[in-house]
Amino acid sequence: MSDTGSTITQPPSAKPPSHVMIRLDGVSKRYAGQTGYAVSPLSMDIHRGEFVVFVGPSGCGKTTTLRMINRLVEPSSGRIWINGEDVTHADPDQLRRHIGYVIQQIGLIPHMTVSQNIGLVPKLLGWDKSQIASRVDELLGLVGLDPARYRDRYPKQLSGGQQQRVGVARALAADPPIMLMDEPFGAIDPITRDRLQEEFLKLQERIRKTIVFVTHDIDEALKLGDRIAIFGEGSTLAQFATPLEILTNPANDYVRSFIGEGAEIRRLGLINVGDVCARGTKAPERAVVRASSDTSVYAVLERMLATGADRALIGDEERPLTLRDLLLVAARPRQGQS
Ligand SMILES: Nc1ncnc2c1ncn2[C@@H]1O[C@H](COP(=O)(O)OP(=O)(O)OP(=O)(O)O)[C@@H](O)[C@H]1O
Repeated sequence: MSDTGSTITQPPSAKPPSHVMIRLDGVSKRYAGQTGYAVSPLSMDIHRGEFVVFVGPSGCGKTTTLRMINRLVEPSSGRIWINGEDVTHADPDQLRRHIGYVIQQIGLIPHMTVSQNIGLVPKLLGWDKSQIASRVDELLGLVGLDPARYRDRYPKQLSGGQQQRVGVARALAADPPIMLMDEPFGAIDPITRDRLQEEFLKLQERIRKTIVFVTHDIDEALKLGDRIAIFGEGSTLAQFATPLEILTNPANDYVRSFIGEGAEIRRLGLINVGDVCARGTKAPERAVVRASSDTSVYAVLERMLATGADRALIGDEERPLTLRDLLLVAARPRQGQS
C-alpha cells in the first residue's frame, strides 16, 4: 500500500502515464553561492486530482520544490512533467497562467479591487469583460463571499481570512488544473484557519484540482492530504504516503518523531465507525498492557489501541484497570445532568 519505496528508490524517467499530473524526475536545486543542495535530487509522481501536502521542518526545501513546479525557481537538474508535457524548458510565464498559486502573504494587489485581483489572469489570457465579471462573481460565491458585498472592496477592507479566500478565488480564476499553495492558512488565527481548511476540503470535493500544498503543521497535513510527502534533514524525502499509512507505518524514527505523540489516537480520526462495523471486530485473546503508576492515561490508552488490549495492569502490584475505567476518566457530568 505504501508508495514510500517506489517513489524514492525508482525515479521515474520517461513520459508519465495519463493519471500522473505532475512528475518530478531527479529534480534538484543548488542556489548560487551555496555549497549544499536546497533540494537534493527528488523524484515523485503526483496524480490527477490528488491533494498532496509537503510537510517538514523549516529550511528542508518544501517551498523551493513547490516553486520549481511553476518555475519561479529554476531547477539545477532533472526534469519536470506536467499533464504529459516536459515543461522543464517551457516559457515560465505561459506555464504560470495554467497553474494557480496561493501564498501565505496572500499577495493581493492593494490598489486593485477584489474583482480586479481575481480577474487578473483571465485578463492576461484575453477574456472579454463580461466573461471576467461573471467568473469573478462565480468564484466569490464558490469561496463563500457575497459578490455584491465584496467585489468592489480593496484588500485592506477585508479580514485576513477573507483576503485568503480572495487569494484562493484568484488562483482558481482561469480554472487551472493545478494549484500550488504555500502555507496559505499559516498566518491566520486557529479558528478561522480550521474553518478555511474545512471549506477548502469541501471546495476540493467539487473542483478536484491537483493540489500541492506546503505546511509546517503535520496536523494540517493529516487533515488535508490524500498523500503527504514528509521532507527530512538534507532535503531528502523521508516518506511519501497516505495519512493512514504514515500513522500506521511510519518509515523511520524521523517520521515517528515528526508525527509526535498520539499516532494511534490520531489514526482513529481517519477511520469511520461505519467501516469498523463493516469489517467486524475480533479482539485478540487476553491482550493486556503493563504500565508503571506514573504513566499517563493518554499513553496507556495509546498502547491499548495499538495492541487491542482491553485491560491494563498498573505498577508492580499489577492493579487492574479496564478500558472502561480509563474512558470514565474523561467523562464529566454535562450541563443539565447531575
Ligand atoms: N533564494 C535563495 N538563495 C539561497 N538560498 C536559498 C534561497 N531560498 C532558499 N534558500 C535556502 O534553501 C533551503 C531550502 O529553503 P526553502 O525555503 O525551500 O525551505 P522550506 O522547507 O520551504 O522552509 P520554510 O518552511 O522555512 O519556508 C534553505 O536552506 C534556504 O536557506
